[in-house]
Amino acid sequence: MQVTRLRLIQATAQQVSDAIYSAFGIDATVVDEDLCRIAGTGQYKMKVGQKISGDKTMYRDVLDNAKEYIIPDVKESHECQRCDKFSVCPTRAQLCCPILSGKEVIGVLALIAFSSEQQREIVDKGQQLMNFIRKMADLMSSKVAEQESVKRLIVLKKQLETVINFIAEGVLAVDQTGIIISINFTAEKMLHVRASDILGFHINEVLPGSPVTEVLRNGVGFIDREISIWHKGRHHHYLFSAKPMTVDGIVQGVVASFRNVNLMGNTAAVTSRVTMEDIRGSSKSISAVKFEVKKASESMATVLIMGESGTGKEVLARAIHFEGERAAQPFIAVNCAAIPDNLIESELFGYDEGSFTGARKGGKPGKFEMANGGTLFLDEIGDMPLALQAKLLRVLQEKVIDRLGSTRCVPLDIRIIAATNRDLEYMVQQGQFREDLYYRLSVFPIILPPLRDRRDDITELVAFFCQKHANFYGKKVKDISPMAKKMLLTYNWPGNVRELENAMERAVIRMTGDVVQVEDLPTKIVIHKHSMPVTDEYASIKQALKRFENTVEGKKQAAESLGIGIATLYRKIRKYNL
Ligand SMILES: Nc1ncnc2c1ncn2[C@@H]1O[C@H](COP(=O)(O)OP(=O)(O)OP(=O)(O)O)[C@@H](O)[C@H]1O
Repeated sequence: MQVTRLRLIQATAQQVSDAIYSAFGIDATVVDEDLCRIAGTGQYKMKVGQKISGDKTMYRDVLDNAKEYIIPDVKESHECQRCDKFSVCPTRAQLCCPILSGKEVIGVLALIAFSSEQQREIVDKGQQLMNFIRKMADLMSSKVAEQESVKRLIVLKKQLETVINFIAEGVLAVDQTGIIISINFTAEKMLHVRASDILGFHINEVLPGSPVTEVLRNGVGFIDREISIWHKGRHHHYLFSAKPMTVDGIVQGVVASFRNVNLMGNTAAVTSRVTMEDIRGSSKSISAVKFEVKKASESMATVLIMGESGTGKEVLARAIHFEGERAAQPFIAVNCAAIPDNLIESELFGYDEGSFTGARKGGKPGKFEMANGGTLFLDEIGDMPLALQAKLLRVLQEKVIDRLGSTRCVPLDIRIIAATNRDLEYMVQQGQFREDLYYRLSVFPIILPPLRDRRDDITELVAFFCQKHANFYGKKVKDISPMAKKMLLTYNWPGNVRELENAMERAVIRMTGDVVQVEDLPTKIVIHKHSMPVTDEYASIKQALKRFENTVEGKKQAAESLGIGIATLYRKIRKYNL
């Protein structure tokens, strides 16, 4: 049976009836749209929950026609004479008022006189009483509306919970003060916490060092930032994304999602597919690189990609894998710089059960085994400890591995792609990198030039990242102002493509119209040495000085935010007399 809307507020209806009886000494009753009595005083109290029979009752009339009735004498009333129960009706007088929800009648509130005193009250104060019970009927209908919106919110909350619990990534949300208001199952598992233990706590108490408070402060979100968080006595590496929740332009909270980077290499490494089309740019040098990538993908040779940080080495490695014959096999990425030396061996080669204290039951396969049949991408190979370089060389030569604590050898059929932003040749000369390993790895070397040496790619990359982030943030980017374009084209991009992508993401978030303006760009791009217009420089420095404290430390922070040295900042302060 469907619950009628009035039944949602049965307790309130009873309170209203009792209040009417106490105030006027007249019995009251409330009937819902199914003609079921949901509240009543006096003899009606016993009949709550019972249905009123008969098709021609006054209640039916009120429900159908939304009419109010004041009946001072039932026996003389035409309306009452039409009623099925007229001959047995014990009532002397009565007042009926529809309970409305908009234009719809959802019930009836009635005052009933059984005694001659009660009848006299109705005769004397009929209109006055009607005004009063109309207000009581309004009160009940607003209570119904309130209950219904609470119910809608509960359903919405349930739907949202189902969605976030369905997601394989950890998700948590905080309010505008940083208090955790929601967390999904995956996040509970990843953080080894129960929702009930952390809901209501500040994010910094649960995940000190998480970038969530930073997003609350500046209202700028980000995607896939690799971060390390101290939690439950150890560092956890996550690929973290965060987005501010804004209402009328004011940050009301932040929702964050994160996945394990898995000590080395991230889980995205296993899934995210990249092809030649994803390598953007058409400058001469990137075209030559793409040609090399294509050739490398057609062979099984070990590839060594060299380039500064953020130039796109991992993008190339994935393209080589996914364009090649092994595209359907795993691509496993390992960041050799991100794992402590004492863990790197077990992460790479795996271990057998009981091989050391704390070893997992059943052992654990290493990245080599996980990549078997596919590609192992050894990022930041220059950071691999010397002792391990020897073991890696042996694996590459013998094409077998043995887990720690095991005598069993696993044959390997694996393609290796290594990458580095360090000068390996120089490291070899310094005795920091094994010469034999260097030669073994650099069978097919690819050099990825920094962005400042392929400026022809900037325009295309800017347009690409603008579009990508505009889609993500649901914004529209029509153009980039000529001045902003000039800044982007003349900046030196020490952080390469990654820095450019971050700058464009930030610009998309900050922009208010549909054209990216200079003020949407990071300060250090706007005031870089060569192209900085003097007026902008003055304004930016003034703004940065205002933002930080007037102390030596504050000046240091200001210089850092401007991307200039502290000495330069002091020079500029003198120059502009600030
Ligand atoms: N040619 C490109 N086209 C499109 N996106 C690119 C290109 N090059 C780099 N990117 C993007 O720039 C960011 C950095 O790229 P990537 O991680 O491959 O650089 P990297 O050289 O491996 O950096 P690191 O040395 O720090 O590991 C990524 O978001 C990547 O998608």
